[in-house]
Amino acid sequence: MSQTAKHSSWAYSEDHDSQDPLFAAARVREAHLGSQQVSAGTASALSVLAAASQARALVEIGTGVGISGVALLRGAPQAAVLTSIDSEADHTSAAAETFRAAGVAASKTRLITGGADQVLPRLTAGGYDLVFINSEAQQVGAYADEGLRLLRAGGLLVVNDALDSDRVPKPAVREASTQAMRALERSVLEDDRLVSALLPTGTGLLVAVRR
Ligand SMILES: C[S@@+](CC[C@H](N)C(=O)[O-])C[C@H]1O[C@@H](n2cnc3c(N)ncnc32)[C@H](O)[C@@H]1O
Repeated sequence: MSQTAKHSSWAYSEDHDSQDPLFAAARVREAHLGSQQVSAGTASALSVLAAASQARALVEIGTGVGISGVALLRGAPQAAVLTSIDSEADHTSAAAETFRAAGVAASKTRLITGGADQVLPRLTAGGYDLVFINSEAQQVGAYADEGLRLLRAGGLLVVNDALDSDRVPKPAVREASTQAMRALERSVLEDDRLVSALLPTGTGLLVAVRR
């Protein structure tokens, strides 16, 4: 397949479920806060991953305006609870608004304002079915280690922006964020506990199941 055809297919897939009015409203909040939410394609993929894994206890690092959180809860079973962490209080408030607008009951989310490095060590080891990481790339390795500690056997680790805005495949790019994503991909591949895939959805989704 030519590069142009591949690009069209990718763009078409990204629009698979992009008509949701929730996105438009959240994009306004996003523009005010300077936070970048997941793409429509990534949101669909998150819903499917949460549904397929039947995740009841979920952790998210990087709540942002709440789009990824809504997507995860849409796919997850009725009884699911999402623990979502963000260091910025105004992002947590914007996300609470997005959850309300999406009809998510307050009891289904535990929104924590704080640095992930402080909060993650306080969460129960082996107590979670799915961990989604969507915050600063330089810390992704440390957060993935913590995420694996939190996952039960069969649990799912999902990392957004795993292609670092399309920089990962370009060998000449040596940005710290790019290097961090490459190192994470390598360590996931070398970890015998994990079965993984790197999906080109959105800005790249690294998905790994803990055996
Ligand atoms: C790309 S945005 C998340 C977008 C969100 N997942 C969505 O789809 O709406 C990244 C978020 O990570 C948060 N963040 C950055 N560093 C953090 C840290 N050390 N601990 C927790 N959150 C952090 C930022 O405040 C920002 O809201």
